[in-house]
Amino acid sequence: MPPSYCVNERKPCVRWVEKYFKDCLCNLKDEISFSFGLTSLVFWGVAEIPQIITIFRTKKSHGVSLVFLLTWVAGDICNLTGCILEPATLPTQYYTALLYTITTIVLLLLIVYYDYISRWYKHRQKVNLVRDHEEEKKPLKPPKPTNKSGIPIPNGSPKAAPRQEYYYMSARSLAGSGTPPWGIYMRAAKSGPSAIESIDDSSSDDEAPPASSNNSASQAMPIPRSVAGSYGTFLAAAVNLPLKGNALRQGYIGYGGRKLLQEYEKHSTFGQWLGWLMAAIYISGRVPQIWLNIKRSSVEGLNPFMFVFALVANVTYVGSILVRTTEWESIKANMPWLLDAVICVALDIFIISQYIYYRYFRRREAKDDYKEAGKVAAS
Ligand SMILES: NC(=[NH2+])NCCC[C@H](N)C(=O)O
Repeated sequence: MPPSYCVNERKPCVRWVEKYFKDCLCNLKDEISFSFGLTSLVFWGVAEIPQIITIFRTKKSHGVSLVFLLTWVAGDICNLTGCILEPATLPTQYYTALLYTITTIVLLLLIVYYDYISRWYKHRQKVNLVRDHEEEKKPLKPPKPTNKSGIPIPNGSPKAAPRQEYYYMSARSLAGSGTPPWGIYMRAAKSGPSAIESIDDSSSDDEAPPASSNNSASQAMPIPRSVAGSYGTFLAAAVNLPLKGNALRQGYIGYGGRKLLQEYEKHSTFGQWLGWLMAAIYISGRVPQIWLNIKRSSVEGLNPFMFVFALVANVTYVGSILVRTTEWESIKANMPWLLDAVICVALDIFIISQYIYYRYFRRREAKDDYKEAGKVAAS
């Protein structure tokens, strides 16, 4: 049975923290560090919720870069494994990593749903609708080769427009009316992608790629493999890591309290490598988001609170590490985590500034230009 006290102090300190976080708070510094860690955990827990709500409301995910989120997941996997292997990391760092891996997976699932599954489903519905219309247009009886049984079209030349005539006959015979329905006539005159669009006006979906031809009716829109592949990876990781984490942690520490390790702490080279890899992935992951904002000259669909919360979470994360210990050995071992968080804070300040610029200043500039143009036109 493991002892239920902090090893350095040889007494139980804050019991619930020991019990649930496997951490040892025996002085004010520990407590402040833990509070920072907990704040970071809470902010990371809610950071992605604003973006989830935005996507849910607009049913579009065009504002957030998919590559950025995929780098988050890749970084999260390195981070989780690194935290498990590197004894100098705090328990709150591990729990935070676990939490944001889960929230990012939820966010990505939502994007995959709206960008791929829902689009593919809408596309299939459109294709089916076109096929139904094609079927409706087909005559019940095939026309006779001679023109005798058909209803003559005024000034119509059957040779010049054989398809039209074919259509006139079948529609009249089916509807028993002298005039073909206008809308259907218009649709029949079109073909290919534009025809598909004109049928389904209700979904003003400009994202759905048009059908290339009528016989694509049974073809599903492909879901990119890269997305599907990374999905499997992170789901597997999410399921397996906590269990493996505990096992590894037990193996490393011998009992729940990680502080024990701080006495005869050995650093894990592999854990360090994973930490550096994680930092590189997280930092470079912001670039696609910054680039997307520049490319679109807009931040529409992007929720700035995701970055505001991430900023607070990263600042408190750094605080939790630095308040706990000022020993160089420990800081050095935590360097990838510290550096990553600091650089991400800087990049998030940049993204938030982009948001303010595109949202407020660019808009005002556009309005002024519009007014100016109006004045010129009036004079
Ligand atoms: N899936 C996540 N939210 N991961 C957290 C990434 C933490 C990293 N410091 C960053 O700000 O990018």
